[in-house]
Amino acid sequence: AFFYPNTQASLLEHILVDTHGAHSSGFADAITPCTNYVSGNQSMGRTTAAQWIRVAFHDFVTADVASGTGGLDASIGFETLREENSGSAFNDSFTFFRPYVNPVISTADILALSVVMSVGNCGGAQIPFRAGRIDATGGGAFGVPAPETDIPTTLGFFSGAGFNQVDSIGLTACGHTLGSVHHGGFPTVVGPEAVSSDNLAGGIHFDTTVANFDPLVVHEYLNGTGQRGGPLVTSFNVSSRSDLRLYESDNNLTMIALGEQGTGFLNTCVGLLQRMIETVPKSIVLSDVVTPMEVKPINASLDFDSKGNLFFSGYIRILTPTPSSPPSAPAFLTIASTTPIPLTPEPAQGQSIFGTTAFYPFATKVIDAGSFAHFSVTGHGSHITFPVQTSAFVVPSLTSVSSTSTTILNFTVATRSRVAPTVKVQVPVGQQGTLGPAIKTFDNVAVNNTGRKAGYELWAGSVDVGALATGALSVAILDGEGKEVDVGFF
Ligand code: HEM
Repeated sequence: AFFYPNTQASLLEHILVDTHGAHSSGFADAITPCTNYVSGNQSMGRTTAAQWIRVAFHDFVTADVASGTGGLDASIGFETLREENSGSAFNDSFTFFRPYVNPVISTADILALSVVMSVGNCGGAQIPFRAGRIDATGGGAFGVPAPETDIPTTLGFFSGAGFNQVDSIGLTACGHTLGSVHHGGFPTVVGPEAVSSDNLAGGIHFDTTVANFDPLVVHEYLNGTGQRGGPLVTSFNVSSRSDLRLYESDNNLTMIALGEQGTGFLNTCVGLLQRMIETVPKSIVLSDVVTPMEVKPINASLDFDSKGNLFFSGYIRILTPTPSSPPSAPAFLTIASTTPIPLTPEPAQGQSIFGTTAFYPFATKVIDAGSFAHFSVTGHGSHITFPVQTSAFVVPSLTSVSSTSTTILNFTVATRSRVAPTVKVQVPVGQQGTLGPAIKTFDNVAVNNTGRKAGYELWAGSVDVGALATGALSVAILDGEGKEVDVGFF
């Protein structure tokens, strides 16, 4: 299949942009509405959007930027039994993230993306998202501040992760605009009186708008109104007032400055939270920013029909930035230099904070694979050309996955060359100690020639994973240098 601009960016862009309606990835359902709690009863008093941000904070803050270790690496998944990681947020989040993790999307990337989406979909500004984080294979350092941690220790933890005092106060205020402190998990901060039939975990909000990423927490703290900064300011237990101690550690100068920013606070949070999610081990090079694509080919793949003809099919997604004006003009698909094919959108559209998406299905016979090196989409004021390669491809209709006691993959790849291809299969599977999957790799999978179709040799193979796949697996055809020629996700 063909992915634009590349496999990883294409799959992550799908989660970021296809949030509601047609072809949604389902990821944003967890935080829709932003008061939602996806991991249990709505009367728990918990909110998923807030949990995701807290999980990322706990993963990040134990980074040691001087030595280039830790940060956003999903090591938090191995650290859930530590006292400093009290609460259900960590396992709740990783359980929800699990099916989205695959050979090109790490748990750490999903965790970073979850912050971007909680903030961006719940009233905050858009945090630029880069991909490429690699998951840790075990727990990392200790060092998450707790409600009773003293100021030098707290600032020491933040400073190890590269955040000075002003940054730390800002980042904490940004984080504490969403969510609550719960009696269940933090009884020394919030007393049992917070528990009620519609607030079973006994959550007390940080500000009056628990599910809005807004500057209110700063103003309520400064003005002594509403939640007055929340339980970590007002706790009955003086030693649990960590936010009060932190905010007062520079005589409230930073909080006053944040208050004076008005809605500019949201941009301050973008800067701080982007730095937080981009704190990664030094060996990692993050990708370019994953941006919403206005014209995006989706599931664009070569395949054979029942008569053995070569077909090219998929969808063109057109994103119109203004949610109120869905695309109406016609669009055309041109393959190589043949006649343009008119495209008709499906009736169902998608909606997101980036605009409205319309999906134009296509399926067209490829007469001469040898001259098919690109296709183009014309319409909506643009003409965009996308490259393709046809030397080899994973055949979707001849590939299947079954999961009973173990996951079994049966695949077919097609090559124009008569030489048996090199095939690599990667599968996300469960691992000990964390709910974040590990990736199991099968190199050089044996293939057998099963005949010819439309000028291609067919090669079949199979893999018994020996475990259950937790998400999509990948089948890749590699060239002589080990470079990926084509990949399919199943
Ligand atoms: C001195 C620093 C900090 C301390 C001591 C602290 C402590 C806490 C505690 C005790 C809770 C309650 C958790 C629960 O009951 O489920 C909490 C919630 C939360 N924290 Fe912090 N925090 C700090 C900084 C931060 C930072 C920097 C962020 C993010 C940038 C953050 C994000 C959150 C969020 C979003 C929640 C709400 C979670 C929910 O509603 O489930 N915190 N924090």
